[in-house]
Amino acid sequence: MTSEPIVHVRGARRRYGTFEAVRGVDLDVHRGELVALLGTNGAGKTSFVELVEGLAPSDGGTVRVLGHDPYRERRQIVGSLGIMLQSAGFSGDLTVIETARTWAGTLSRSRPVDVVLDAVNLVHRADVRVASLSGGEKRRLDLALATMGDPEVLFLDEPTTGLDPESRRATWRLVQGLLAAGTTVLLTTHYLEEAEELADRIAIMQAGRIVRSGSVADIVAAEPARVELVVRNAAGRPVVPTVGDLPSLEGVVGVPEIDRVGRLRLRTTSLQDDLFTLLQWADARQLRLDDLDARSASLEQAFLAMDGAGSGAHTDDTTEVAA
Ligand SMILES: Nc1ncnc2c1ncn2[C@@H]1O[C@H](COP(=O)(O)OP(=O)(O)OP(=O)(O)O)[C@@H](O)[C@H]1O
Repeated sequence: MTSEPIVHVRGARRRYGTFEAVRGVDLDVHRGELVALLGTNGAGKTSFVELVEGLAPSDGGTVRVLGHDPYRERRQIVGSLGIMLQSAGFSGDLTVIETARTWAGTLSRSRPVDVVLDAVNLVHRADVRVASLSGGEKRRLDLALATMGDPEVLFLDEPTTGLDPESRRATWRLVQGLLAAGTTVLLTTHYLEEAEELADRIAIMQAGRIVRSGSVADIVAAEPARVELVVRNAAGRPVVPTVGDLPSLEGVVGVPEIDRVGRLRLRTTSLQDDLFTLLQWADARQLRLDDLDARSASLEQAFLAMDGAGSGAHTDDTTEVAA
Protein backbone atom coordinates (compact mmCIF):
# COMPACT_ATOMS: atom_id res chain seq x y z
CA MET A 1 0.00 0.00 0.00
CA THR A 2 1.45 3.36 -0.97
CA SER A 3 -1.09 5.90 0.32
CA GLU A 4 -0.34 7.94 3.44
CA PRO A 5 -1.30 5.84 6.50
CA ILE A 6 -4.49 6.88 8.29
CA VAL A 7 -2.80 6.15 11.61
CA HIS A 8 0.91 6.92 11.65
CA VAL A 9 2.88 6.50 14.86
CA ARG A 10 6.62 6.69 15.45
CA GLY A 11 8.35 6.31 18.79
CA ALA A 12 5.21 6.91 20.89
CA ARG A 13 5.70 6.94 24.64
CA ARG A 14 3.38 7.15 27.61
CA ARG A 15 4.29 7.54 31.24
CA TYR A 16 2.31 7.32 34.42
CA GLY A 17 4.55 9.16 36.87
CA THR A 18 7.85 7.37 36.65
CA PHE A 19 6.41 4.21 35.07
CA GLU A 20 6.62 4.02 31.30
CA ALA A 21 3.71 1.96 29.91
CA VAL A 22 4.37 2.68 26.20
CA ARG A 23 8.02 2.55 25.25
CA GLY A 24 8.64 3.76 21.72
CA VAL A 25 5.89 2.24 19.60
CA ASP A 26 5.82 2.50 15.79
CA LEU A 27 2.61 1.60 13.98
CA ASP A 28 0.91 2.41 10.67
CA VAL A 29 -2.67 1.59 9.80
CA HIS A 30 -3.59 2.15 6.15
CA ARG A 31 -6.96 3.11 4.74
CA GLY A 32 -9.48 0.27 4.81
CA GLU A 33 -7.17 -1.95 6.84
CA LEU A 34 -7.81 -3.58 10.21
CA VAL A 35 -4.82 -3.91 12.51
CA ALA A 36 -5.29 -5.96 15.67
CA LEU A 37 -3.18 -5.12 18.68
CA LEU A 38 -2.58 -8.16 20.88
CA GLY A 39 -0.80 -8.55 24.17
CA THR A 40 -1.18 -9.94 27.65
CA ASN A 41 -2.87 -7.95 30.43
CA GLY A 42 -0.86 -4.84 31.19
CA ALA A 43 1.16 -4.96 27.95
CA GLY A 44 0.21 -1.35 27.25
CA LYS A 45 -2.46 -1.73 24.57
CA THR A 46 -5.04 0.61 26.10
CA SER A 47 -2.37 3.10 27.10
CA PHE A 48 -1.20 3.15 23.48
CA VAL A 49 -4.66 3.21 21.89
CA GLU A 50 -5.62 6.20 24.05
CA LEU A 51 -2.76 8.10 22.42
CA VAL A 52 -4.13 7.54 18.92
CA GLU A 53 -7.66 8.20 20.13
CA GLY A 54 -6.41 11.60 21.30
CA LEU A 55 -7.46 10.96 24.89
CA ALA A 56 -3.95 11.54 26.19
CA PRO A 57 -0.84 13.30 24.87
CA SER A 58 2.16 11.25 23.86
CA ASP A 59 5.21 11.72 26.08
CA GLY A 60 7.47 11.33 23.07
CA GLY A 61 7.55 10.53 19.38
CA THR A 62 4.93 11.35 16.75
CA VAL A 63 1.28 10.35 16.67
CA ARG A 64 -0.82 11.27 13.62
CA VAL A 65 -4.37 10.28 12.75
CA LEU A 66 -5.74 11.52 9.41
CA GLY A 67 -2.65 13.74 9.25
CA HIS A 68 -3.31 15.47 12.61
CA ASP A 69 -2.07 15.21 16.16
CA PRO A 70 -5.14 13.51 17.68
CA TYR A 71 -4.65 15.17 21.08
CA ARG A 72 -3.68 18.72 20.18
CA GLU A 73 -5.72 18.94 16.97
CA ARG A 74 -8.60 16.84 18.15
CA ARG A 75 -11.31 19.17 16.90
CA GLN A 76 -10.15 18.76 13.30
CA ILE A 77 -10.63 14.98 13.32
CA VAL A 78 -13.02 14.06 16.11
CA GLY A 79 -15.99 13.98 13.70
CA SER A 80 -14.20 11.31 11.66
CA LEU A 81 -13.42 9.02 14.60
CA GLY A 82 -15.47 6.26 16.17
CA ILE A 83 -14.24 5.20 19.58
CA MET A 84 -15.31 2.20 21.63
CA LEU A 85 -13.57 2.27 24.98
CA GLN A 86 -13.12 -0.72 27.27
CA SER A 87 -15.84 0.58 29.56
CA ALA A 88 -18.50 3.03 28.48
CA GLY A 89 -19.78 5.85 30.63
CA PHE A 90 -23.49 5.52 29.89
CA SER A 91 -26.13 6.98 32.13
CA GLY A 92 -27.96 3.97 33.50
CA ASP A 93 -31.22 5.94 33.78
CA LEU A 94 -31.70 6.50 30.06
CA THR A 95 -33.18 3.83 27.85
CA VAL A 96 -31.27 2.36 24.93
CA ILE A 97 -33.12 4.49 22.37
CA GLU A 98 -32.74 7.66 24.48
CA THR A 99 -29.02 7.00 24.80
CA ALA A 100 -28.68 6.42 21.07
CA ARG A 101 -30.68 9.56 20.18
CA THR A 102 -28.74 11.68 22.66
CA TRP A 103 -25.49 10.44 21.16
CA ALA A 104 -26.72 11.00 17.60
CA GLY A 105 -27.53 14.61 18.59
CA THR A 106 -23.87 15.24 19.43
CA LEU A 107 -22.63 14.11 16.01
CA SER A 108 -22.19 16.28 12.95
CA ARG A 109 -23.59 13.44 10.85
CA SER A 110 -25.38 10.34 12.04
CA ARG A 111 -26.75 7.16 10.56
CA PRO A 112 -30.42 6.48 11.43
CA VAL A 113 -30.65 5.36 15.04
CA ASP A 114 -32.95 2.40 14.32
CA VAL A 115 -30.58 1.12 11.61
CA VAL A 116 -27.62 1.30 13.96
CA LEU A 117 -29.48 -0.45 16.80
CA ASP A 118 -30.64 -3.11 14.37
CA ALA A 119 -27.04 -3.76 13.29
CA VAL A 120 -26.15 -4.70 16.87
CA ASN A 121 -29.44 -6.54 17.49
CA LEU A 122 -30.73 -4.14 20.15
CA VAL A 123 -34.00 -2.98 18.57
CA HIS A 124 -36.00 -5.27 20.85
CA ARG A 125 -34.25 -3.69 23.86
CA ALA A 126 -34.81 -0.09 22.71
CA ASP A 127 -37.05 0.86 25.67
CA VAL A 128 -35.00 -0.89 28.34
CA ARG A 129 -32.99 1.27 30.75
CA VAL A 130 -29.26 0.95 30.16
CA ALA A 131 -28.79 -0.03 33.82
CA SER A 132 -30.87 -3.15 33.13
CA LEU A 133 -28.85 -4.32 30.12
CA SER A 134 -26.54 -7.31 30.38
CA GLY A 135 -22.79 -6.73 30.08
CA GLY A 136 -22.83 -8.03 26.49
CA GLU A 137 -25.77 -5.80 25.55
CA LYS A 138 -23.90 -2.78 26.94
CA ARG A 139 -20.91 -3.69 24.75
CA ARG A 140 -23.21 -3.87 21.73
CA LEU A 141 -24.74 -0.49 22.57
CA ASP A 142 -21.24 0.89 22.88
CA LEU A 143 -20.40 -0.47 19.42
CA ALA A 144 -23.58 1.06 18.03
CA LEU A 145 -22.60 4.50 19.35
CA ALA A 146 -19.02 4.16 18.07
CA THR A 147 -20.28 3.42 14.55
CA MET A 148 -23.22 5.83 14.53
CA GLY A 149 -21.33 8.70 12.93
CA ASP A 150 -20.15 6.53 10.05
CA PRO A 151 -16.55 7.10 11.12
CA GLU A 152 -13.60 7.06 8.77
CA VAL A 153 -11.46 5.57 11.52
CA LEU A 154 -12.75 3.23 14.20
CA PHE A 155 -10.91 2.38 17.41
CA LEU A 156 -12.25 -0.72 19.14
CA ASP A 157 -10.80 -1.59 22.55
CA GLU A 158 -11.76 -5.21 23.31
CA PRO A 159 -15.14 -4.87 21.55
CA THR A 160 -16.30 -8.45 22.11
CA THR A 161 -15.26 -9.03 25.71
CA GLY A 162 -18.24 -10.49 27.54
CA LEU A 163 -20.20 -11.27 24.37
CA ASP A 164 -21.64 -14.72 23.78
CA PRO A 165 -20.27 -16.57 20.71
CA GLU A 166 -23.24 -15.62 18.53
CA SER A 167 -23.00 -11.92 19.39
CA ARG A 168 -19.25 -12.07 18.89
CA ARG A 169 -19.70 -13.41 15.37
CA ALA A 170 -22.41 -10.83 14.68
CA THR A 171 -19.94 -8.13 15.75
CA TRP A 172 -17.31 -9.58 13.41
CA ARG A 173 -19.79 -9.43 10.52
CA LEU A 174 -20.58 -5.83 11.39
CA VAL A 175 -16.89 -4.90 11.47
CA GLN A 176 -16.28 -6.76 8.20
CA GLY A 177 -19.10 -4.74 6.61
CA LEU A 178 -17.50 -1.50 7.80
CA LEU A 179 -14.13 -2.61 6.43
CA ALA A 180 -15.70 -3.44 3.08
CA ALA A 181 -17.12 0.09 3.05
CA GLY A 182 -13.59 1.49 3.54
CA THR A 183 -13.47 2.13 7.31
CA THR A 184 -10.02 1.91 8.87
CA VAL A 185 -9.94 -0.01 12.15
CA LEU A 186 -7.51 -0.39 15.03
CA LEU A 187 -8.70 -3.14 17.36
CA THR A 188 -7.37 -4.51 20.62
CA THR A 189 -8.43 -7.98 21.61
CA HIS A 190 -7.56 -10.95 23.79
CA TYR A 191 -9.28 -13.31 21.38
CA LEU A 192 -6.75 -14.69 18.91
CA GLU A 193 -9.56 -16.16 16.83
CA GLU A 194 -10.96 -12.63 16.49
CA ALA A 195 -7.61 -11.35 15.25
CA GLU A 196 -7.33 -14.27 12.81
CA GLU A 197 -10.85 -13.62 11.53
CA LEU A 198 -10.66 -9.86 11.14
CA ALA A 199 -7.11 -8.58 10.95
CA ASP A 200 -5.12 -7.73 7.85
CA ARG A 201 -2.16 -7.32 10.16
CA ILE A 202 -1.40 -8.05 13.79
CA ALA A 203 0.90 -6.24 16.18
CA ILE A 204 1.86 -7.97 19.40
CA MET A 205 2.70 -5.76 22.37
CA GLN A 206 4.79 -6.80 25.30
CA ALA A 207 5.91 -4.58 28.16
CA GLY A 208 5.12 -1.39 26.26
CA ARG A 209 6.73 -2.36 22.97
CA ILE A 210 5.58 -3.96 19.75
CA VAL A 211 7.62 -7.14 19.61
CA ARG A 212 6.16 -8.71 16.47
CA SER A 213 4.00 -7.46 13.62
CA GLY A 214 2.80 -8.76 10.28
CA SER A 215 0.04 -10.88 8.81
CA VAL A 216 -1.13 -13.94 10.75
CA ALA A 217 0.75 -16.05 8.18
CA ASP A 218 3.98 -14.06 8.73
CA ILE A 219 3.77 -14.40 12.50
CA VAL A 220 2.88 -18.08 12.44
CA ALA A 221 5.61 -18.84 9.88
CA ALA A 222 8.24 -17.66 12.35
CA GLU A 223 7.12 -20.31 14.86
CA PRO A 224 8.27 -23.95 14.36
CA ALA A 225 5.78 -26.56 13.19
CA ARG A 226 5.11 -29.62 15.34
CA VAL A 227 5.47 -33.28 14.35
CA GLU A 228 4.28 -36.18 16.47
CA LEU A 229 4.30 -39.87 15.56
CA VAL A 230 4.78 -43.37 16.95
CA VAL A 231 7.52 -45.55 15.51
CA ARG A 232 6.51 -49.20 15.02
CA ASN A 233 8.04 -52.17 13.26
CA ALA A 234 6.35 -54.05 10.40
CA ALA A 235 4.54 -56.25 12.93
CA GLY A 236 3.04 -53.15 14.58
CA ARG A 237 5.13 -53.36 17.75
CA PRO A 238 6.60 -50.11 19.15
CA VAL A 239 10.23 -49.37 18.37
CA VAL A 240 12.02 -46.92 20.61
CA PRO A 241 14.82 -45.25 18.66
CA THR A 242 17.36 -43.04 20.36
CA VAL A 243 17.85 -39.50 19.14
CA GLY A 244 21.13 -40.72 17.61
CA ASP A 245 19.22 -43.28 15.50
CA LEU A 246 17.17 -40.57 13.82
CA PRO A 247 18.25 -39.10 10.48
CA SER A 248 19.73 -35.62 10.37
CA LEU A 249 16.79 -33.19 10.34
CA GLU A 250 17.90 -29.74 9.31
CA GLY A 251 15.01 -27.71 10.74
CA VAL A 252 14.70 -29.32 14.17
CA VAL A 253 14.53 -26.87 17.05
CA GLY A 254 15.74 -28.26 20.38
CA VAL A 255 16.07 -31.99 21.00
CA PRO A 256 13.37 -34.41 19.75
CA GLU A 257 11.53 -36.17 22.58
CA ILE A 258 11.05 -39.94 22.40
CA ASP A 259 9.02 -41.66 25.11
CA ARG A 260 9.02 -45.30 26.24
CA VAL A 261 6.43 -46.42 23.71
CA GLY A 262 8.27 -44.90 20.73
CA ARG A 263 6.23 -41.68 20.55
CA LEU A 264 8.40 -39.06 18.93
CA ARG A 265 7.75 -35.32 19.25
CA LEU A 266 9.76 -32.65 17.56
CA ARG A 267 9.54 -29.03 16.41
CA THR A 268 10.91 -27.96 13.07
CA THR A 269 11.27 -24.89 10.91
CA SER A 270 11.46 -27.12 7.76
CA LEU A 271 8.30 -29.17 8.06
CA GLN A 272 8.14 -30.55 4.53
CA ASP A 273 11.85 -31.44 4.20
CA ASP A 274 12.13 -32.99 7.65
CA LEU A 275 8.94 -34.99 7.21
CA PHE A 276 10.21 -36.30 3.89
CA THR A 277 13.53 -37.29 5.49
CA LEU A 278 11.73 -39.10 8.32
CA LEU A 279 9.48 -41.01 5.90
CA GLN A 280 12.49 -42.07 3.82
CA TRP A 281 14.34 -43.12 6.99
CA ALA A 282 11.37 -45.23 8.13
CA ASP A 283 10.88 -46.76 4.70
CA ALA A 284 14.52 -47.84 4.45
CA ARG A 285 14.20 -49.61 7.82
CA GLN A 286 10.73 -51.04 7.18
CA LEU A 287 9.36 -49.01 10.07
CA ARG A 288 5.89 -47.51 10.26
CA LEU A 289 5.23 -43.98 11.43
CA ASP A 290 1.82 -44.36 13.07
CA ASP A 291 -0.48 -41.64 14.43
CA LEU A 292 1.44 -39.15 12.34
CA ASP A 293 0.38 -35.62 13.16
CA ALA A 294 2.28 -32.76 11.49
CA ARG A 295 0.96 -29.24 11.75
CA SER A 296 2.03 -25.65 11.36
CA ALA A 297 1.96 -23.52 14.47
CA SER A 298 -1.26 -21.72 15.32
CA LEU A 299 -1.38 -18.04 16.16
CA GLU A 300 -2.01 -19.11 19.75
CA GLN A 301 1.21 -21.14 19.86
CA ALA A 302 3.15 -18.27 18.30
CA PHE A 303 1.64 -15.86 20.82
CA LEU A 304 2.35 -18.10 23.80
CA ALA A 305 5.91 -18.75 22.61
CA MET A 306 6.48 -15.02 22.34
CA ASP A 307 5.03 -14.39 25.75
CA GLY A 308 7.27 -17.07 27.24
CA ALA A 309 10.28 -15.56 25.52
CA GLY A 310 9.27 -12.20 26.89
CA SER A 311 9.01 -13.20 30.50
CA GLY A 312 12.30 -11.42 31.08
CA ALA A 313 10.80 -8.34 29.51
CA HIS A 314 7.93 -8.69 31.96
CA THR A 315 10.30 -8.29 34.85
CA ASP A 316 11.61 -5.27 33.02
CA ASP A 317 8.02 -4.00 32.94
CA THR A 318 8.34 -2.84 36.51
CA THR A 319 11.50 -0.88 35.79
CA GLU A 320 11.03 2.77 36.45
CA VAL A 321 12.31 5.33 33.97
CA ALA A 322 13.54 8.79 34.61
CA ALA A 323 10.54 11.11 34.65
N1 LIG B 1 -3.65 5.54 35.09
C1 LIG B 1 -2.63 4.73 35.31
N2 LIG B 1 -1.72 5.01 36.26
C2 LIG B 1 -0.65 4.21 36.48
N3 LIG B 1 -0.40 3.07 35.79
C3 LIG B 1 -1.28 2.74 34.83
C4 LIG B 1 -2.44 3.54 34.55
N4 LIG B 1 -3.11 2.95 33.52
C5 LIG B 1 -2.42 1.84 33.20
N5 LIG B 1 -1.33 1.71 33.97
C6 LIG B 1 -0.32 0.66 33.91
O1 LIG B 1 0.22 0.66 32.60
C7 LIG B 1 0.45 -0.68 32.16
C8 LIG B 1 -0.29 -0.91 30.86
O2 LIG B 1 -1.69 -0.87 31.11
P1 LIG B 1 -2.74 -0.96 29.94
O3 LIG B 1 -4.09 -0.82 30.54
O4 LIG B 1 -2.36 -0.02 28.87
O5 LIG B 1 -2.51 -2.46 29.42
P2 LIG B 1 -3.39 -3.35 28.46
O6 LIG B 1 -2.43 -4.04 27.55
O7 LIG B 1 -4.45 -2.53 27.83
O8 LIG B 1 -4.02 -4.38 29.47
P3 LIG B 1 -5.43 -5.17 29.44
O9 LIG B 1 -5.28 -6.21 28.39
O10 LIG B 1 -5.49 -5.75 30.81
O11 LIG B 1 -6.50 -4.18 29.14
C9 LIG B 1 0.00 -1.59 33.29
O12 LIG B 1 1.15 -1.95 34.04
C10 LIG B 1 -0.94 -0.72 34.10
O13 LIG B 1 -0.92 -1.09 35.46
